[in-house]
Amino acid sequence: MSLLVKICGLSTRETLQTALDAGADMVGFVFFPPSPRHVSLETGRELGRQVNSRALKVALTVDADDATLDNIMDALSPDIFQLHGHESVARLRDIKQKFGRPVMKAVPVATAADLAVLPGYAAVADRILFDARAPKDATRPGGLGAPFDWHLLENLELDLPYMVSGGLHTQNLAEALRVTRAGGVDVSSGVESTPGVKDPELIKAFIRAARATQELSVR
Ligand SMILES: O=C(O)c1ccccc1N[C@@H]1O[C@H](COP(=O)(O)O)[C@@H](O)[C@H]1O
Repeated sequence: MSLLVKICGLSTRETLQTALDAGADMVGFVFFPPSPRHVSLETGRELGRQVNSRALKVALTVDADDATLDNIMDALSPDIFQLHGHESVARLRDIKQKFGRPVMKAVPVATAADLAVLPGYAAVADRILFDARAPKDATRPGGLGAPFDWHLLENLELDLPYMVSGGLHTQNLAEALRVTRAGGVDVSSGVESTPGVKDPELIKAFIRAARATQELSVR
């Protein structure tokens, strides 16, 4: 199975093009106004057209209501929703039914106790994204460039594809994959020069490094 590489928080035509040309499997667009990577619906529409089926379009939302998801559907027509808030299992089911798109649920991880939610989500989600739990006073629940203890996933048994994120970069992604056996990696801060500003060279280097470690992936 080949490793999925997702570049998240793309907000310009140039950096999106770099990610597509470098072979990203998934490109993520953040629809969350407090984020430095937030894109308007109009920008989402324009970038979505540019993707032109070369990668899966991921719409990242945080506890978004139906009206917001409706607008994102109209503008971006995402291939998958990344739900990065406190969405319940029932809300996941509701979103899948109403919008007819697969969902990837972000699960914040700081301790082993955080994995207790997995059976519930695994029954409904199409994919799980393990991300570092944000500090209580953080302005956003992700995209902070902080890793979690990957060893918490060492003995994970999950009958669902999963990805890992949180503070990944070219230097640590091989170790993250070795420990977690994740089927995909997701990065935002690690390919930026400053929060919200993607660096084309870092995007290319990250995707190259991910492809080089591809054989470690099992899920
Ligand atoms: O990127 C954001 O600003 C963001 C906002 C709200 C929720 C999630 C967000 N980003 C996601 O967080 C992880 C980890 O990112 P990083 O590599 O540590 O910066 C990743 O899935 C981003 O898509």
